[in-house]
Amino acid sequence: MTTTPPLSPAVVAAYRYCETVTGQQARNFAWGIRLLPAGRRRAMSALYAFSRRVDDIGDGALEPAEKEAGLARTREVLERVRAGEVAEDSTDPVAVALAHTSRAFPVPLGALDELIDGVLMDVRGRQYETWDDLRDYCRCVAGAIGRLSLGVFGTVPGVQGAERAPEYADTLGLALQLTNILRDVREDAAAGRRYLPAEDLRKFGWEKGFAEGGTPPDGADFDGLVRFEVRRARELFASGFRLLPLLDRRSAACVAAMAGIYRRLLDRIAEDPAAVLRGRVALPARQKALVALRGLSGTDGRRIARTAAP
Ligand SMILES: CC(C)=CCC/C(C)=C/CC/C(C)=C/COP(=O)(O)OP(=O)(O)O
Repeated sequence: MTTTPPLSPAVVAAYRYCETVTGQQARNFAWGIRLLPAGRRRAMSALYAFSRRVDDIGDGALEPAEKEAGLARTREVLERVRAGEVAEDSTDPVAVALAHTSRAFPVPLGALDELIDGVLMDVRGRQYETWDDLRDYCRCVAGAIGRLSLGVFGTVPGVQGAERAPEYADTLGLALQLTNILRDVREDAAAGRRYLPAEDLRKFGWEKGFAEGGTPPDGADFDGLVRFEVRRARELFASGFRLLPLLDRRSAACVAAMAGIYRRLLDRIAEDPAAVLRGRVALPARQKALVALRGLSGTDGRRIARTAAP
């Protein structure tokens, strides 16, 4: 049996900082992350805090050139982590925690480069013509997070089908991101961002008007458009949930809670598509807690795994 060396006070403090960021900002994902044993929970919080930093640069109020410079700086931090050049007494707790995580778990750090690439697409105002185009973006900003998380979770030793785990983790990330895009359609439109594929908008009579306030033009079938994307997201969930039987109980609970909360969000959007134009659709804390509890008891995980696509 191998023993893990105790963490130095500097690393403990760095992880504590990342756990605080996660507790305060991961309104949905924190429910799942809390279900993990301490080592994996700390590692997930380091990945979350780094990803939050990248995302905040993209979403912030800076000019595009300043955002690009900020992203270049996060890329340098990543390079230093990769090169083993981050000292434990560095003043950047996120770098210290990420460096420790990358030594303790086989996380594919290149996925964080993909995340930066995806946020750069946002900064450069990229729009998407087809689902294939949008999927490339979603792979960078969310599929990559799924593959990184898998590095922390690992798979059950000897489990059949483990080689497909990265593909399923990636697909689950796509499902979450498409749900996120539907939920935030109004907020993104107000910020001049349009993610939904232009060919889908045209199909539902929405050729113009997204950037101007985000309300659908007369004659557009908004409900039809949302339901079309909901169907796509449900297929992605069904496919991505094939990851669950490959994980141990605590990691499966974490994924079932994270994805379960988002899947319920998607159900809400499907019931009332216009709700996303009125405000941000969210689940009450009580319901998130219930999903997390079900994840831990395995009931949701087993049920979801049974309904996962063959
Ligand atoms: C295997 C596995 C764990 C797969 C899932 C991968 C994953 C967590 C992807 C994140 C994608 C996503 C919707 C981020 C939004 O974060 P946000 O902070 O904007 O979310 P919020 O607004 O809902 O709080």
